[in-house]
Amino acid sequence: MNEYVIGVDLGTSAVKVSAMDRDGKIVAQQSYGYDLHQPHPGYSEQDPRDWLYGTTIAIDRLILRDGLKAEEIDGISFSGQMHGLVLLDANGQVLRPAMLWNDTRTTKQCEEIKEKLGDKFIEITGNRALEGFTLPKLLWVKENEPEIWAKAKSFLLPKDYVRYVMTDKQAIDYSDATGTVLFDIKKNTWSKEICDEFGISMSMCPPLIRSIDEAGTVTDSYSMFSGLKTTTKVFGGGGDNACGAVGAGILKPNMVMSSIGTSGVVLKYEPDANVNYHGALQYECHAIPDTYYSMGVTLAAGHSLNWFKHTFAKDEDFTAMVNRASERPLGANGLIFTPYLVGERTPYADADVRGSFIGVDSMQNKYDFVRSVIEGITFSFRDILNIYDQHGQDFDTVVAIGGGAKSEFWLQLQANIFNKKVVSLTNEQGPGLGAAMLAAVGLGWFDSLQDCAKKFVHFGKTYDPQPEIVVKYNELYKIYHRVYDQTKDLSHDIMKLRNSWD
Ligand SMILES: Nc1ncnc2c1ncn2[C@@H]1O[C@H](COP(=O)(O)OP(=O)(O)O)[C@@H](O)[C@H]1O
Ligand SMILES: O=C(CO)[C@@H](O)[C@H](O)COP(=O)(O)O
Repeated sequence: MNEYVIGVDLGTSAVKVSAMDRDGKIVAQQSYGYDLHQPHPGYSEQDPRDWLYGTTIAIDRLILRDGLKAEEIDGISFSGQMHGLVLLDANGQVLRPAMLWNDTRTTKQCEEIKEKLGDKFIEITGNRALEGFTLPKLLWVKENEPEIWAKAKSFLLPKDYVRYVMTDKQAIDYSDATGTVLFDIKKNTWSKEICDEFGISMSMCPPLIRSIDEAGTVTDSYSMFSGLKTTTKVFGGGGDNACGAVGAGILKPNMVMSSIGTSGVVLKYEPDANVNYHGALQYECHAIPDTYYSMGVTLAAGHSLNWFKHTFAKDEDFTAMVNRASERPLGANGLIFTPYLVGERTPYADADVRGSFIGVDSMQNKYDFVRSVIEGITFSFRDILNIYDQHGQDFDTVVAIGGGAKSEFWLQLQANIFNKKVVSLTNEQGPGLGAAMLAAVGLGWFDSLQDCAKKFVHFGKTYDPQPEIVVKYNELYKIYHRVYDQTKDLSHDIMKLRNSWD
């Protein structure tokens, strides 16, 4: 009999499920897309039931279309978009649409947190209070939707909600718990001090589990709904960046990961909780037990390209559009794009800044615009790499994952803009692969994630920086880097005006 694990990658644009065998071979993959709702500036929501249906349909297709036998699926685990607030009532029913990681309506609540706890907040949580995180979202609901707050009995993060429906057990894993900023990173538990300070009952915080821990088995009702067997074990899983790092083999400090998904991430493995970036970078528990990672986040990385395609090139596919952009000259005929479409997180924690195209010229065509979007996103990663430089952190290899890593042109561009060696995976599904690895280790197929990585993680092509192009991008980056300071006041004034018209 065959034995498989399934990694569920609950992304922002779609859920992707990958079935893997004991040799780390991907035997089948399916995905299912869902919508993002942005009813007002700064709002970003999804319906948790869309995640559930999407995941169930994708798993169903593994069984019905790809011929996977349900009894051969030994374990399932998850990688989930982080921070999103799923609020539940006493019966475990969803009370309102989930407020996502890129929802930035909570600036007021973040300011209150800073005023009340100042640097102590960073000491406890390892992070600044930023709009995308879960605690400010809880406070927003408490303040703005008191009738919903009165019914709220617990909260979960996106992948934990799907796991809860599968197993009927509520839990949050440590890697995602840090991203709530209700978690004490040194004591490794929910922070009573923060809960007390902000009037959040500790009973709202679900039990904590490790990413490789068994959270339960598939319930009878989910088995009927999905076609899975009740013998399939369900493991904790982790935040998508922790899982991406596991799937990308970022298991030691000399490597970093770059991820171009809806968001963009530069992530570094950290062996303990003591490195202090003073909140300039996020600090999170890893999915590898008792280790950590730091990261900087571009809120709209793939999202910027997706927005451009959706708005101006709807009928083209990504590959064709990006290939045509690669034929345009370096620097897109003088066009520079900043990717602040939904505000920004790193290095500028600014919910109200918005993106710009600088240098629009009548000799540019649509593909210059696509090229400048791709270059601008990659420059924003360089802004994050600068923070690591400033803290004396050195590394030689960047492992690239996410939808953006499907493009060879973009991989080479990353090497040239970062001036580092960039390595791809043979399959760009880093987070899904990481999730499957958590199930494989949870089942006892391997003693550790490091052992599992030897079988499951396969590096692909290496892209070396090209010195003459590096020099040109260095010059262009210097101009890119000035755009934020020179446009932020304009952005803020426009935002004020929009809000006054709303
Ligand atoms: N062929 C491609 N070439 C370059 N970029 C791509 C390609 N396909 C998708 N992308 C980018 O990847 C993004 C989706 O990445 P993904 O990792 O699947 O996101 P998420 O996990 O947030 O759902 C798209 O929004 C798009 O910007
Ligand atoms: O907010 C963060 C990390 O802090 C994001 O990275 C989300 O976790 C979304 O991930 P993708 O859907 O882009 O993979």
